[in-house]
Amino acid sequence: MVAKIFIDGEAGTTGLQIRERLAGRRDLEVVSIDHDKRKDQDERKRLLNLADVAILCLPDDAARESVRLIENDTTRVIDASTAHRVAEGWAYGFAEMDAGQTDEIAKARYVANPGCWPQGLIAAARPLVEARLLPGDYPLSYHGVSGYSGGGRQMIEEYEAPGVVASQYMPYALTFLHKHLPEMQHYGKLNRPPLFEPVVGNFAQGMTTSLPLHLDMVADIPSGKDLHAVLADHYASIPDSFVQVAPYDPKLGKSAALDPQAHNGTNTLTLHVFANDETNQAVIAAVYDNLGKGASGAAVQNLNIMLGVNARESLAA
Ligand SMILES: NC(=O)C1=CN([C@@H]2O[C@H](COP(=O)(O)OP(=O)(O)OC[C@H]3O[C@@H](n4cnc5c(N)ncnc54)[C@H](OP(=O)(O)O)[C@@H]3O)[C@@H](O)[C@H]2O)C=CC1
Ligand SMILES: CC(=O)N[C@@H](CCC(=O)OP(=O)(O)O)C(=O)O
Repeated sequence: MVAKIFIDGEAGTTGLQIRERLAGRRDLEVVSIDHDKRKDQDERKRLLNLADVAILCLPDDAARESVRLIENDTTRVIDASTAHRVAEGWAYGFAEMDAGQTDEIAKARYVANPGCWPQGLIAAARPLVEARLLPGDYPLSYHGVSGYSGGGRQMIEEYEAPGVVASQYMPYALTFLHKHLPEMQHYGKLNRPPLFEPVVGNFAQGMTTSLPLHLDMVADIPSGKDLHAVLADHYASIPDSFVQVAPYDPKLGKSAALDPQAHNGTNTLTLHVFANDETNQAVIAAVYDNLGKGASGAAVQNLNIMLGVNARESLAA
């Protein structure tokens, strides 16, 4: 059977990248909306109800509306927006976060694609909390820099408009109420929200995040090797994992691999553990493409899992 896929918001940043990744697939047919009708509710409703899988690449309110427009019992949904990430009845589309998550996604009707920022935090913190190397009530700080495509078409236009001298480094969300905090806390298995300080850099695409840890605040102080072993073992145990863990070298004080653009065009997320067992300090960094594993790549990975095809189809590692 050739599955019909409708990308609602296909002309946007995330939608376009999904289209590109799916081009040439014979196991599915991408049903396209006429450009002039892309916001026409009746036409969207028709295509949403005709699709086997609808991928929503829309602002939150429009994504909620798309779900309401589906009247049948069959169209499955992958929502790339923030609207349903901690909602009842939705599977969280971060396949590598748990041994059973791929199965959850495979059988789900509704899948919420993770936000770009939460993935670096959840990838680093969740296995450590589960292994009890990090208490759930640890006062985490989380920092990162993202390319400006993370803000979608509007931010891309702001940075690329002729004559604009854009800021090189722009911290934001300093009211500490970023929309990604609920999913970070929920899927990171944290009892308190992290203090999150995101930054937009003057480059289009890619991101690096960092999770600093004072290990002497943890009972039974773990070593850098302990942290690395838990993360490496977890991701090695997940079939078809796009999350990988770089080898641990306690003497490494910097690495070119932390370039936020290092994984652009791929669906890979690499974790890097840095630690000093004398000062009991550590940082777990994550490098990935905000439009790859952070958005479109993850959506295609989830689509593959839902369709029961090889999870790596159409995705560069
Ligand atoms: N960019 C990123 O790195 C990531 C984005 N996301 C999420 O994915 C979703 C899409 O983001 P992104 O692609 O960046 O955003 P864009 O602004 O680039 O694209 C959104 C698209 O949706 C269209 N649209 C807006 N309102 C409606 C509507 N009512 N009906 C139909 N179409 C509509 C827009 O059309 P028009 O431009 O004509 O208004 C545009 O084509 C968002 O929820 C975003 O938060 C998730 C992870 C990462
Ligand atoms: C650089 C930048 O502005 N990034 C966006 C997040 C992009 C993303 O993941 O958005 P969704 O949660 O909607 O999926 C932000 O911080 O709001």
